[in-house]
Amino acid sequence: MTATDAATVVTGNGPRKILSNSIDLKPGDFSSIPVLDLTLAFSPNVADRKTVASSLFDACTRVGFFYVKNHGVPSEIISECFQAGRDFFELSLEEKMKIYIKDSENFKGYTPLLGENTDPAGRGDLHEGFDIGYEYSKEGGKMEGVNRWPETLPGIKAPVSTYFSEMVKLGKKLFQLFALSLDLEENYFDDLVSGKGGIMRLLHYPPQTKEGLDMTQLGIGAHSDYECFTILAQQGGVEALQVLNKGGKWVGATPIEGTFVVNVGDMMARWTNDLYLSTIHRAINRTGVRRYSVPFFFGVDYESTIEVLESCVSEGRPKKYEPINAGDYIKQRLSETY
Ligand SMILES: N=C(N)NCCCC[C@H](N)C(=O)O
Ligand SMILES: O=C(O)CCC(=O)C(=O)O
Ligand SMILES: [Fe+2]
Repeated sequence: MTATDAATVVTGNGPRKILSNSIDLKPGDFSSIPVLDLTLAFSPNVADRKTVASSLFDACTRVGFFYVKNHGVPSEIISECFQAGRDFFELSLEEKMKIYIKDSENFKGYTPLLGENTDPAGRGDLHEGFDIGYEYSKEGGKMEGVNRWPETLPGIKAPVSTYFSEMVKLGKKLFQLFALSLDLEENYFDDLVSGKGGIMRLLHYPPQTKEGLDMTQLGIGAHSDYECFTILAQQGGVEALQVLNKGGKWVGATPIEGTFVVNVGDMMARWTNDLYLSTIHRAINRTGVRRYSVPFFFGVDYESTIEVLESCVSEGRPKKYEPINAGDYIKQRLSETY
């Protein structure tokens, strides 16, 4: 792929130079994950916001992963959500299985150890999870569904919901940066992202040093995410997440205090005609201590249509994908997972 391939894009107004045309595209060519400082993303000055968008363009076209710092989410809200996760996973298996994810039409609730499968050998993933989405009042179409909270631990609802709202706020901000980075109006995605599209999970990866555990087993097998992008909070000091570069090397996404890891998902890759990379990653916890993480998979509202953005189509990059409905796409992907 050449720089000109992305540098000049065809828009509704004819060919136009994309924002970051000075940056050569080097998909997958990374040995570390960039850190974006979001301070200027909150500046009243659009030129400042475009500076951040330009770094985001580089990160998305070259790596598909980046950290964000100075993101504005209060640290207590994050630590209270992690505490909720620790409390939840301490419940008995019997209690957790009362809200088994497979008993839900819309993929909400508990996934036991080995209950999710990214392993081609079919062994299942060595993590347990608790999935929630937007708090609907009734079971509905597409992905809409009520959240299923553990009856014996009502105290986790407030901190988890607060964290969810913070993620929606940050996610909307990131969508605006994505828009700027693609040379679109800053509010291009706003009407499609009410905050109803997205899933958050509490995850627990037991350490894999215990006797009897197969050391070839992964905490989560190599995969890409499904939604537009993921905002991941990792427990400090516990290495586990790894990201695959084009040389086939796994690059560690070491936790950095005060940051989230953000990665592009398959829906955004599709929307951008694969200009933005939905990069393969996995997690394995060999640290000897329990690891907790909280991914938030953010996307557009499920009734939206995802059609390749014109600004991502050029002579060197013909349109690869047909339009799809966001909810159908996610539901299909999730059905393949469980
Ligand atoms: N075990 C499997 N297959 N995991 C696949 C990755 C999880 C993706 C995530 N639930 C998402 O919605 O993006
Ligand atoms: O726990 C992590 O670090 C990554 C989780 C993840 O990749 C996922 O849930 O899709
Ligand atoms: Fe993932």
